[in-house]
Amino acid sequence: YKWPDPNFDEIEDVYALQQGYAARDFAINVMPCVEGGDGEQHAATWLRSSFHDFFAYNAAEGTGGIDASIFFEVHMPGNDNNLDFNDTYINFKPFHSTRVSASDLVALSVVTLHSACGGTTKIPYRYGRIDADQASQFELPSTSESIESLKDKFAKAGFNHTEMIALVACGHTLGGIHPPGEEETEPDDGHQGEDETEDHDDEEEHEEEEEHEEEEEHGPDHVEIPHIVFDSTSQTFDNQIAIEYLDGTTQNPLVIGENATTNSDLRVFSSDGNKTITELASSFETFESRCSKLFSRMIDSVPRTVTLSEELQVIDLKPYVELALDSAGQYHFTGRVRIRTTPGAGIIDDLWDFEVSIGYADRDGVWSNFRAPAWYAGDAYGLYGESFAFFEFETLLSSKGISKFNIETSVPSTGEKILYDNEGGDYPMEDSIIYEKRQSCVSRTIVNSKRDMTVTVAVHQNRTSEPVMLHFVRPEARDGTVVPRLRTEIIEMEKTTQRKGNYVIYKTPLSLGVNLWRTSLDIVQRGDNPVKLEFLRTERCPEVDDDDRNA
Ligand code: HEM
Repeated sequence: YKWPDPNFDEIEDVYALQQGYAARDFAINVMPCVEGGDGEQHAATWLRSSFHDFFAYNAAEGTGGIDASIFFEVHMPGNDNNLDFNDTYINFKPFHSTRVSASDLVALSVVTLHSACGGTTKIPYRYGRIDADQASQFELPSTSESIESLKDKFAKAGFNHTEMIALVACGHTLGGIHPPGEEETEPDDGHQGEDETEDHDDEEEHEEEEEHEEEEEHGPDHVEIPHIVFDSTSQTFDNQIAIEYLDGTTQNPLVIGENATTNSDLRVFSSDGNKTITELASSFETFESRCSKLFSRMIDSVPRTVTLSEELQVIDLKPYVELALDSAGQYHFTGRVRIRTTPGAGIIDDLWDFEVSIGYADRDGVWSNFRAPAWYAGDAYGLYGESFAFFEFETLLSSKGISKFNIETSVPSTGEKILYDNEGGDYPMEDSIIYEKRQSCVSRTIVNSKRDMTVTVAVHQNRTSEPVMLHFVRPEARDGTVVPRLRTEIIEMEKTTQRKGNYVIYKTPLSLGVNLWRTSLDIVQRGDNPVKLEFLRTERCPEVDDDDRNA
């Protein structure tokens, strides 16, 4: 692994840093696996969304499969205007970008919820899926279908009779049915994801905002009625679904329903004389390992035109750095080093006997004698017991800037030191164009249904002859789906008369949709020494606290 790796770093972060300090928090809606305050068990919804996305797979033709087309299909028969699937995308939205497709998030959701709900056999995660831009043509399984017809449909998707029985049991270990009577409100015109009417100071926290978005898409009258669950441990990934089916205690509404026509789980489980379901009931381990394999095949069912990556392996040591200029034009070099601490696989034995420091070289490549010490700041957690420690540093640089850095770890008690130099080339650092993150934040205030941001960069005075271009990824609401289209706008940045030390400030004002502000941008300058600051993520401005406001 050589840092930075544009095609890998973002997905690796989303995958690895599921919870904890400086985490990306993809797992936030499924850890714990239980029903949330909104009455929805997101883990179950995510799994069902993924299954329905997958089910358009045509194994023989190599079409369909996991491509996020589900988010165009919420109104099709079998999905029945199930707006929970929209909620699934709303959970994913903060992670969807030009670097991480919605369909890679659908696949990741299965791995994440599996781990969150107690699954222990690691499902390998591969990425590289490409999103569909329309609904697929296919039929979902229905509870009133004959077993032959169900077998045909699963066979088309590449799963034989035994695999079908197991996959249904693996799926229905979570969640249940929403009884009739629950009203799913129809969204107005499918033009979702953006609120045009609000005009107020929006100061919600991350999660509250998600809820707020959900409300917009459901309408305020949406009421969730509790599940009728498939087994007595509907919030745990286990084989209770099979055990209870066999011992006669099952309350599974698709087994004991009054209308035999719609008892599809009974029809499926009994269709081989209970052979498969008996195997699954025999031990948690059998259930576990078979479900992991089947889920793995399900999420890796992708169109023939897609090439998936190798299994994602988390990185042992990864830097996250920033360069900022203060008003006097002095460089502040700050950041974090993430170090893997997973028991048995990490590179730290004892956090309290471990030190990290950063060395750096100036613009001319001359190394400083000083190494900036980094201090332990907190832990983050991944899936299946993965863990990381973050070390943070902050230092001022000389007026000669920076071109590269390295990272040294040491164990004081033994004197052992390891120098990480990015596979020999050191970690590159750009100082000729600096992204002014704080000045570029997205306003919390909504004016005329928009949020403003002013992309601001500082360009070294020796570099101002070539134009500085902003490649801004604008998420656009579109009809028929909650998933915005990500369209890149290329804009020449305006050179201002403002300066900071040896730097000239460039700006581009932008106006963003209320709920369409989470995105990314690149800053590009061509010429003899091209510069590209890639995948800078937009951030909301810090909240003004009451003391400041009252002052
Ligand atoms: C014969 C094939 C299948 C049929 C007929 C079927 C049917 C259903 C039905 C009617 C519901 C209740 C939906 C609701 O009321 O909200 C449901 C829920 C669910 N299904 Fe299936 N299903 C099948 C296969 C699968 C498979 C293969 C998976 C996953 C691998 C799966 C995962 C789920 C999950 C997790 C839920 C619970 C959703 C929640 O609690 O919100 N299903 N299924």
